[in-house]
Amino acid sequence: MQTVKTIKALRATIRQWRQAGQSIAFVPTMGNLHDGHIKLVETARHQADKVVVSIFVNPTQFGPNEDFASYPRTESQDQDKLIACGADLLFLPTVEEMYPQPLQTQVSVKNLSILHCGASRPGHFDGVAVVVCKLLNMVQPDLLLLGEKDFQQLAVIRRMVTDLNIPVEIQGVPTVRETDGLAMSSRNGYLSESERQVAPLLYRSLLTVRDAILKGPDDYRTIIERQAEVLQRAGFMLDYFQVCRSVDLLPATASDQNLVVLIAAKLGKTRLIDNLYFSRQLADRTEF
Ligand SMILES: Nc1ncnc2c1ncn2[C@@H]1O[C@H](COP(=O)(O)OP(=O)(O)OP(=O)(O)O)[C@@H](O)[C@H]1O
Ligand SMILES: CC(C)(CO)[C@@H](O)C(=O)[O-]
Ligand code: BAL
Repeated sequence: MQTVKTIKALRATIRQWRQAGQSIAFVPTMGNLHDGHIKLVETARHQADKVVVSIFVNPTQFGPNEDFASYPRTESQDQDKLIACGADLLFLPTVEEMYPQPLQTQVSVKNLSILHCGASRPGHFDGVAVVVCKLLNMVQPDLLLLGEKDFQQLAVIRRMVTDLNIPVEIQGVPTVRETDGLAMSSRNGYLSESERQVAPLLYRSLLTVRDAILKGPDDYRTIIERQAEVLQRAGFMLDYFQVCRSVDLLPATASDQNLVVLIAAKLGKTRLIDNLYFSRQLADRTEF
């Protein structure tokens, strides 16, 4: 695997591959790689001749009181993992390389970006959109792979790509979980031992909500309130917990069929997110 730090070197390698007629898949990350990221790379390898991975802790998506400075940076271990899973090129730019001057340009997917995580992290999705837009312009991949763990991020980027006619296909990759159900995340490393024991309750609550919706007859609000209480008693500080329509992430009504339960909660100082999507239409025929 080749590692490059400049846009010029990245483009030079990609140009050679393109001249040889090779297809390219791209996996953007913030590093501190775990099996969720590796699953994205492995999925990418099956779909394209070459796999490009970026590691960039993007300052524009962090709020002033968030963990930009302390976000785990583990480049050398990350490089080993990427070599082992067969990535072809690692793009590892500095902040100066990505943002040589203050941006005058905004990329903002309006409605989606102010909901849920966007409400508690103002400006977060504008930062995500602009950096992903820049990375797509640099790599110009055929395929972009993103994790479904960040369900709202996936929706925001899908919409940006559609609205701006960016010529890339997007593939969402199902969330990789620890054996106890906790969604893998770099921020899990912030959890104390006792918080780590409690953390899987987040996913169990999503499953309980889904099962209760499918079973009926309680309304969404009653179901969510019941589970919210369970989580609060276990020590979670809920940020949002809502049954939404998977199409636009707005609150679901009783007639909506394709649903996603979205949750974000703090456990101590660690903010965790998770989600579960399902179809009420398929419920009669599908074993969950
Ligand atoms: N458990 C997971 N399963 C599948 N994809 C994942 C998982 N965790 C992260 N990803 C995906 O990996 C890509 C890079 O994510 P990122 O580097 O932010 O990792 P992260 O573990 O989600 O970190 P954070 O704790 O900051 O949310 C994103 O597309 C994200 O959705
Ligand atoms: C997509 C992304 C790499 C943009 O910085 C980041 O938000 C992430 O890791 O999910
Ligand atoms: N995986 C989302 C990146 C962030 O929380 O900033």
